Amino acid sequence: MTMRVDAKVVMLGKESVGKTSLVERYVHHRFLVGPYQNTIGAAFVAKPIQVGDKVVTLGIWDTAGSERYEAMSRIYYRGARAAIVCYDLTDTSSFQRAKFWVKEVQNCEEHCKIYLCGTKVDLIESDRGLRQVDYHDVQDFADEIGAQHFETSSKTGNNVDELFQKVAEDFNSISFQFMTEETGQNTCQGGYRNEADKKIALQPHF
Ligand SMILES: Nc1nc2c(ncn2[C@@H]2O[C@H](COP(=O)(O)OP(=O)(O)OP(=O)(O)O)[C@@H](O)[C@H]2O)c(=O)[nH]1
Repeated sequence: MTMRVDAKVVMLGKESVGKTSLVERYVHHRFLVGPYQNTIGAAFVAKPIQVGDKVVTLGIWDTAGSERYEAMSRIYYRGARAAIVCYDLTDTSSFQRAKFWVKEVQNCEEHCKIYLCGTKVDLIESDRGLRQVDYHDVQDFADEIGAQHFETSSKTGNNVDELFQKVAEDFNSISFQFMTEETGQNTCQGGYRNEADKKIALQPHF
């Protein structure tokens, strides 16, 4: 079965920050336990989401965080309308890496909205001493770059639906804005700049 994708969303961030777990929680409502398996290349999943009286289908690309796949991850944010840039609240270096991805996206995709996502908040809730990334520091950075900021747990589901809902709502209101302000047509339709981008983005991978 094929599904029409409205908005391309890309998950970015250092390896093991929990990108795949976020997608698993959001799409399949589950948290996989067991040995950590790193993503190779990227994985794609589409999910329809209700926004008011409309349905927006998000096409989510879950990229590999390993620096080995950095060049490949760049391919996946091409034409993206939203980038969920993840960092692990218990790992300072992952926030540095998140800043790297923010710069990349800002430089290459001017129409891509950025969402900063601090993961594994359940760990902090059970032991505050584990927090290595300060909420207010990230909020200041988010304000500076005009991004939304969430702290989530894929283990408990805390704030995960809210994050993706916000992505879909923002996409919907931006495309509505284009529709009313520009030509009277929805210029964001498909979430891609042109057919070539669409073909690249929808090719099955791995
Ligand atoms: N406690 C807790 N552990 C988490 C959470 N999210 C992910 N993890 C764990 O963190 C590890 C890495 O999670 P992944 O979702 O595979 O991370 P990833 O960012 O997709 O990793 P790459 O594929 O290497 O880029 C796994 O052992 C997960 O179980 C969370 O919200 N809470």
